[in-house]
Amino acid sequence: MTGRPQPPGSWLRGTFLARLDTDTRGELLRLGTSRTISAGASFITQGMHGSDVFLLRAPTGPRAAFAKVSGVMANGSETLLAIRVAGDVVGEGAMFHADGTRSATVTACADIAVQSIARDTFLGFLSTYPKAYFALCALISECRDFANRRRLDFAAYSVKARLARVIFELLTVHGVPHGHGKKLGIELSQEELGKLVGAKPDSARDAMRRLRAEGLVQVRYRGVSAPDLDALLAAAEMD
Ligand SMILES: Nc1ncnc2c1ncn2[C@@H]1O[C@@H]2COP(=O)(O)O[C@H]2[C@H]1O
Repeated sequence: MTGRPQPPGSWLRGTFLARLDTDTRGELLRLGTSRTISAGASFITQGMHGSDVFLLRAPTGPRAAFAKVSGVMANGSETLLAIRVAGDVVGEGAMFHADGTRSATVTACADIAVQSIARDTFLGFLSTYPKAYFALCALISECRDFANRRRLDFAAYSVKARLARVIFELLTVHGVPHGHGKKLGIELSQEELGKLVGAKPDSARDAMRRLRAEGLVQVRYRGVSAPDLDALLAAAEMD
């Protein structure tokens, strides 16, 4: 659960665009076409075929640009797999899959500009800029590590500790300074946080109530903050 290096320029740290040097990033940003996706709209659908890769660009409204990656099971149950923010790339999965099937659904959580790049164009870019290819590999590997941690947490910890652990990790990666602690720069409901750790809505609400009662997290209209990250980490490691 360590922090990521500070980004060059204005791209959020740890994102694909932040990992590229200025020239390479400039080349990438020239590719494809840009469009706005409205909050709540899905632009990648699980199970569908697709070949474009999408770069999440700037917000087109006041809210931070981010998107949810979710998976839906045949029985209708939905799990939140990951959060992607401006500067990240999504849709690279189908580019590598032999049959081009989308592995998950990606939904905009705020009005965001998205740049879609055709598969062959993106592959051409990666072969011209090997450092970008390695940056993409590192990102995919980190996504796998995040997913593995959720799976390990599920086997080892209570809902309360799982929530403390994922909130700590999200604050470490996406948090902005807030008093002596940090605030999540993206808006996630308690139910969505619960879905990230495989908790049912009632259990997630109950566990969040306990974290709030212990003063470990504060929740204000989908904004989650932690006044003391060390205390949250201690709660995240005990169960
Ligand atoms: N566990 C995950 N973590 C982060 N991103 C994911 C995860 N699973 C799927 N995705 C993204 O969601 C996209 C769904 O379509 P693709 O399979 O083309 O590419 C996938 C990735 O970009």
